[in-house]
Amino acid sequence: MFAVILAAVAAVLAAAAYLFLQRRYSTWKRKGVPGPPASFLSLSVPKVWLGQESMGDVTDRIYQEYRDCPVAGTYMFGNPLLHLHDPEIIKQVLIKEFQDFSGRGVSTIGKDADPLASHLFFLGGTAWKNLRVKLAPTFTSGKIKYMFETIRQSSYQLSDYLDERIAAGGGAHCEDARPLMMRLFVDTISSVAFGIESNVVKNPQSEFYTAAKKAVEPSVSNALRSLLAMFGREIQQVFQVRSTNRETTKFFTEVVRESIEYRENKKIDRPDMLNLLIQLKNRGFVDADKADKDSTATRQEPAGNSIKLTTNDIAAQVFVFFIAGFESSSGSTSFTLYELAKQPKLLERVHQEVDQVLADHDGKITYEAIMSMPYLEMCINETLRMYAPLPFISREAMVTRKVPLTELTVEKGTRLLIPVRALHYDPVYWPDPYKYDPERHTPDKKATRPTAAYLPFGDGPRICIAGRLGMVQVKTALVRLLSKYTVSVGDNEPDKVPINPRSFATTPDIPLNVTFRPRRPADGIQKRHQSVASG
Ligand code: HEM
Repeated sequence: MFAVILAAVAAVLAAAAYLFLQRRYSTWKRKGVPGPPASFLSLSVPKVWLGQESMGDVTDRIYQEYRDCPVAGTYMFGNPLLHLHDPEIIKQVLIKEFQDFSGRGVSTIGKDADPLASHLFFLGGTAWKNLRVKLAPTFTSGKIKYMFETIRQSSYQLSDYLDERIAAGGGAHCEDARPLMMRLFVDTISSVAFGIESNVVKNPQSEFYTAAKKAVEPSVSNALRSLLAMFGREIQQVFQVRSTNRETTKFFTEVVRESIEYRENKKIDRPDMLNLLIQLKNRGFVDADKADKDSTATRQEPAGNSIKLTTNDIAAQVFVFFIAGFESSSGSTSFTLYELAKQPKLLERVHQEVDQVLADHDGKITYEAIMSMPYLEMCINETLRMYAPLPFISREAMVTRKVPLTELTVEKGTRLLIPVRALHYDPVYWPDPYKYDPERHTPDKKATRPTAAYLPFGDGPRICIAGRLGMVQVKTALVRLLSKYTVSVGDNEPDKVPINPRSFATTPDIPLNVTFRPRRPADGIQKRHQSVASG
């Protein structure tokens, strides 16, 4: 009898679960939103779960299949996702109607269990808004100018390293540009964030590099963590899945705690990010930069936002600056070098511009000099089109409301996906999209495209908080390298770089082998102190 009751209860529960999921998986059909047929028996997109296809690949595929539909619907872990395809709708969601779509759509298992997850990129609602206002003054152009010397020094360490390798290699050195640039930017960001000289370019064994690599390595477990945080809230909560692995959490929380204690005990006041974050811990706001003309810099602390950061909050922000800072900048620099190495005519034009501008600035790499190189900037912009670090960005509906410019109502909590990479390859906006062509980024050409056809930094109030810093880092590294070296690739490089499907960000699935040769004989033997002295 007991067994019969048990079987009956199990059957009722199974039927209820079936009906619940069936209803969930028919959300878009009921609302008349086009999209691939879905059923929970198909487990949504199992290739993504298994690391065989990235979420960026999915957004690309849906865009290609439903290009002419302003929106399309899919599911992930049973949650409905709305893909926005129409640039005007995207613009409204990101900018004009932002207040109703301000969430990132990421869930976490709480500050205590996952201390590194309460960072700006993940937060939503009021917590995000308050933190964004607090952190914005950290990235004004005044603060970046302050950090510039550190950024420049790291680029000299890189050229010192290459000089040594070139001398040892008899006049040329070939290396995978991606890990090389990852090492450079771990150096830069550990210096800019903590004032710690890790010199990872020379010493790849550094614990900073190991921790940073571990956090972003394209692995099934990292891909699953991100997927669950973005689209699988229920499973994440049940299994208490953290956004980062245990070692990474331990490393960043300890380094930050020790650095803060050291600085406070010794009363050290350094011009770096940690110093600004310590101000947020002790006072709740950062001093505005009086010399800075940015609107964010002169913004006063709003009433009711004097909440102070905790040490763990600081660790979470340092972690996201670290990861976002080195991942996106290293990708942008290595892909630019690789593409220029493949196209000697474009490389020649960059060489000419760099030589001319440096000559106009007494041979010195200054902030003003790197800001006066429009062609180099066009090249980086083209790299960011073809290899946008984030292939899609997300938003969450904060209220139940209509999607702008449509009659479609989405419930509070619905995730919206903006297919950045797919838009960057749409031939309607970008003819011959697989061709690396910096000329697409002249002001005239730009004026002919919808703004949402190009979103490497996102857009609206949630745009990348440190895009300017990222560009300065990338330009400084490229100017240092291309003022000294010429770059080339072998004959068998593929036309199209395959992208790693286990990585959330855009990571090449092949080595980006670039050969560096001195442009002038003296460049191969120049010593660091000489180069620093000459700027
Ligand atoms: C070439 C360099 C970079 C690119 C292409 C890039 C791209 C992006 C994109 C696409 C977003 C999402 C924006 C959106 O949702 O609308 C973002 C957000 C963010 N980025 Fe960057 N990024 C770069 C450099 C950096 C650097 C150097 C840092 C820190 C040191 C950084 C920190 C952040 C943070 C904290 C956010 C979250 C902002 C928020 O949600 O309010 N990024 N970035």
